[in-house]
Amino acid sequence: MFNFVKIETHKFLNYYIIMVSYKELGLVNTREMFAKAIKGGYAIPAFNFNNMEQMQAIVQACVETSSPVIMQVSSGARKYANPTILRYMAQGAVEYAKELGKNIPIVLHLDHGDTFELCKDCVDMGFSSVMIDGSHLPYDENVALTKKVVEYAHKHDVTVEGELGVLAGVEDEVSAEHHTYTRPEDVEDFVKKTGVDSLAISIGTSHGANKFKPEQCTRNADGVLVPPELRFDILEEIEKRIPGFPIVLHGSSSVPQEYVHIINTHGGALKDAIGIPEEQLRRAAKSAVCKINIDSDSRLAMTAAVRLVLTDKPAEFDPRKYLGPAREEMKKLYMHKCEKVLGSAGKA
Ligand SMILES: O=C(CO)COP(=O)(O)O
Ligand SMILES: O=C[C@H](O)COP(=O)(O)O
Ligand SMILES: [Zn+2]
Ligand SMILES: [Zn+2]
Repeated sequence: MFNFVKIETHKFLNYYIIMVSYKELGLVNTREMFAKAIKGGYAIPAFNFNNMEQMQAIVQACVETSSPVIMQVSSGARKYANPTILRYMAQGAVEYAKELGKNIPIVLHLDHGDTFELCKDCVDMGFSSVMIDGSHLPYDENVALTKKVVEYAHKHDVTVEGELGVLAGVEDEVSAEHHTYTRPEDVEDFVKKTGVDSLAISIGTSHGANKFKPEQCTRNADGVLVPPELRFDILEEIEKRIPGFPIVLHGSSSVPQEYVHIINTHGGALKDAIGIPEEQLRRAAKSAVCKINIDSDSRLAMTAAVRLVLTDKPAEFDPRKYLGPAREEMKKLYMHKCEKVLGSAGKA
C-alpha cells in the first residue's frame, strides 16, 4: 500500500519516509488549471502560506469566490513550520474546503525550489507542483537542473515551473533598479529542452514590499506615486515565441497603501513601500500569464490588523483576539485578488 523511500543519513542507520502521491491527498497539478486560465483570460492566484491563519483565510476566500487556487510554500516556510506539518495543512485545506461546501481545485506548490533534492523531497511528500528556480545559474546549468527535476516530477505526474531572467530585489541580492529581464530569444529553446510546464519570467516585478525607489516613480494628479510600467513588450514577444504556453509572474504584490498607512501610524516603520499597480496585473492576467504570485500583501494585511488590535487594546493578550482579525483581513484581501484583479472568481 505505502511506498517507502530510504534516506541514508548515517552509516548504520537508515531512515524511511512514507511516499505519498498528491492524488491521495485530494490535490491537483497545474496542467488543466493553466489550460483553462489561458483560454479564459484570467490568472490563478498563487498565495504563500506559513501558518494556520493564512491557510484558513486562503481556503475561505477561494471557497467563497469559487476560485481555483495554488497554495505555495517556500523553503523558508518549510523551515518555519516543519515540512510534515505543512503537508498535513495542505491536506487539511482540501478537507476544509469541502466542509465549507465547495470542492475547489487546490494545488500544493513548492515556491523557489533551489536543488533537485528539495524538489524530489516535495514530490515524494505529496506536492502536486514544484518550482525549480535556476534563474541565477548560467543558462546551460539552468537547463540541465530544470530538465532533471522535470524528468523526476513527470514520472509522478507532478507539474514543474522553471524560471528565466532574474527578478530584482531581495531574492537575488541585486538592487531594486537592476533587473535582468527575460530574453525572449531564449524561451523557446528553454521550454523545448527542459520540458517544463510553465515559465516564470522577469518583466519588472520583484519580491517584497519595496519594488521601486520613489525616484523611479512619477506622481499622479492626487500625488500618489506611480511606478514605471512592467515590460509588456517583452511579455508580448515571449507570447509570440511560445504561443499559449503558461507564463508565471512572481513578485506581484500591490502593496496596498492603506495597510502601509495603518502599520506606520500604529508603531511600524515601513519606508518607500511600493508595489505593482493592480491595473497592470489585470492586464497581465488577460494574457498568457496564468499564475500570479502574492505573498507580501498578505503579510502586510496580517501585520496591519495585528498592529491595530495591539495598539487599540493594549491589555489584550489572547492571540486569537489579534490573529482572528488578521485572518479576516487576509481573507478580504484574497477575495479582492480573485474577484477584482486576477479574474479567477467563479472559475473553480
Ligand atoms: O513571488 C512571490 C513568491 O514567490 C511573492 O511576491 P511578493 O513579494 O510581491 O508578494
Ligand atoms: O519568493 C518569496 C516568497 O515571498 C517567500 O518568501 P520567504 O522565502 O521569506 O518565505
Ligand atoms: Zn528567481
Ligand atoms: Zn517568487
